Amino acid sequence: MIAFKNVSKTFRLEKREVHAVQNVSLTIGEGEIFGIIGFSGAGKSTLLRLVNMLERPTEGTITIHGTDINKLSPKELRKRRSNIGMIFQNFNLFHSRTVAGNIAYPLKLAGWSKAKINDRVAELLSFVGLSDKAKDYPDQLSGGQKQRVGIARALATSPDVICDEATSALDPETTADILRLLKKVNKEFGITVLLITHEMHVIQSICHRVAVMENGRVIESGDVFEVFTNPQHETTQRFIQSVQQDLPSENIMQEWRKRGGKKLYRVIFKGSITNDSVLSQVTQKHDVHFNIVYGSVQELQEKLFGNLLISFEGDTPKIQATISELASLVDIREVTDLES
Ligand SMILES: Nc1ncnc2c1ncn2[C@@H]1O[C@H](COP(=O)(O)OP(=O)(O)OP(=O)(O)O)[C@@H](O)[C@H]1O
Repeated sequence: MIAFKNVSKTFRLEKREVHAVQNVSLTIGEGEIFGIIGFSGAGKSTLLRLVNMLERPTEGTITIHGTDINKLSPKELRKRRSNIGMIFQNFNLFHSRTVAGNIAYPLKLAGWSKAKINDRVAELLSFVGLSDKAKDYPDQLSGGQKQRVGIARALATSPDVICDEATSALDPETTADILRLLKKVNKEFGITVLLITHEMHVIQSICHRVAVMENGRVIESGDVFEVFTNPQHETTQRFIQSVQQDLPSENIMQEWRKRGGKKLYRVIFKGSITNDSVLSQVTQKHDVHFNIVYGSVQELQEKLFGNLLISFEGDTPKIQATISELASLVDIREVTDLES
């Protein structure tokens, strides 16, 4: 478990102070994939550097597996650091070492015997699907393969893994591939993964919990399903919109208005109710018709999440009765932000 309690990090420059991390309290549970998302400059990298002990907090405490890391001696700190596997955005491989040599490196530092190192490297190469590349050099590999080496190296001695924008240098298909591999790392070995990203789809595809950072602070955090389906903060909403496209384009809306478009309502279904025919049952009961204008149903953390824009046709009192009844079953609200 990794716990931050009221952690702040201030960089003191010649003429000013930078409050890179401000009063952050977070708990990352054993065996979970925890994502930290934020725009550039939000403080994500600094938070990561505090976990791998490359920076010391100005205030507050960070506990890893019950040990307050501020209280460690330099020697203990080095040992602890070797227990945290780091996966880098730009891979950070030794170009003069082979793939096997890169993976063996942390094991050598940890004093493992040659025989044990060979076995472990073979096991890790097989896990990341690169057994045939053991003798190749990093420059002979694709970006995705390099990141697989990075993941194998991070796993070599580590009970915890942290990732610094692990997929931001990769194309979408390779990104999906690496995210699947990280998920497998977490599932098969129960390894805790802490990752930072500025891409919401990374959070959406593999994280269990998420914290959103802005100006050094955590502005929102929680279970990914909850945060996605009920974002509280405007910045969180912006991140979610980047993967959800819950608003049609202005052209579509103009067309809709031109054709005498009615009032629009956003209806949000969460979990099992998504499978029920709630909309058709309630509208039929009140003798109202509905029209789905835009929307999607997605899977998030193995649960369904529907986000639809609909309009109603029928007598106004009947529409009101329909909306009232729907409001007791799902989230429904009139959409005003699209109206000209
Ligand atoms: N060593 C440092 N000295 C001074 N200021 C720093 C230092 N490291 C980071 N900062 C500042 O702290 C703030 C947070 O930076 P940080 O790199 O943690 O953000 P980030 O969310 O990781 O951004 P990015 O996504 O661009 O990497 C920024 O204003 C940055 O300029």
